[in-house]
Amino acid sequence: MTKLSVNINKIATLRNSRGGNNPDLVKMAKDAERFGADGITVHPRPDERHIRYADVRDLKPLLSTEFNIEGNCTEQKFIDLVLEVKPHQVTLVPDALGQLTSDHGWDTITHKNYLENIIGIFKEAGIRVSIFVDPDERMVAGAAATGTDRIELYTEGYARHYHTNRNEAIAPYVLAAQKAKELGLGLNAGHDLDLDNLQFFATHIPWLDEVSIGHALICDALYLGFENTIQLYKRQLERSI
Ligand SMILES: CC(=O)[C@@H](O)[C@H](O)COP(=O)(O)O
Ligand SMILES: NCC(=O)COP(=O)(O)O
Repeated sequence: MTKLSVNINKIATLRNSRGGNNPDLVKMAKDAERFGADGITVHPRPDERHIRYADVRDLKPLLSTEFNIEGNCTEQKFIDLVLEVKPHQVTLVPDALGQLTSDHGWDTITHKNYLENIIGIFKEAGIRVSIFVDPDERMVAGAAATGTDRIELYTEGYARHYHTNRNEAIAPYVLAAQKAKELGLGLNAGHDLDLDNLQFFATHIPWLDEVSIGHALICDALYLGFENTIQLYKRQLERSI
């Protein structure tokens, strides 16, 4: 079954808004695991506006599920952090400095040499590597040539068009996912997945290894409670089998 990795960036954003330690990020990460999350995702950014580098160090020894660190590997600070913490997975995202949130995948053809080199460094350290890509078969083929273990399909486009025409919205993702499967790449997906659009996505791509979900899940938890929300997301993935 597709694994659910809960992205806890937004919990850190809330904590940082007042200083102090409320909500307690580490406790909430451990509670997320207790409530059924299969993994925890963090996406530290250079300005540390949500997850701080220190949070990443604090979390690693306390987590019992898969730890996924996402971020911009052109920052040496990010590379050093990942190599020090050694998560189960690193997801390389081509963010620009100061970007509000991730908004595009890698051009895996233009940046092939760079990616090949950096992926080799993380793999040498025993860390599984995933790279963030748009649903474009050419970019998936380019990703396979870099030596990455997995790709993460950037799902904002799917989420945006889901309510207009969900069959059209998912079509490029199915093609990209089929290409990934054909080339032996593991497959993750994320960005703006939610309780409405998740099941349809996972049903159409049943070989999906993992989804990472943060913004919508934390918003839902305000109404539905954290434990209940995680269970509801898990149920969407179970129903898609
Ligand atoms: C790669 C990706 O889509 C997510 O990691 C997203 O960037 C989450 O970051 P924010 O919580 O800062 O939007
Ligand atoms: N990799 C995507 C992620 O971690 C969460 O994205 P979002 O659900 O906050 O849009």
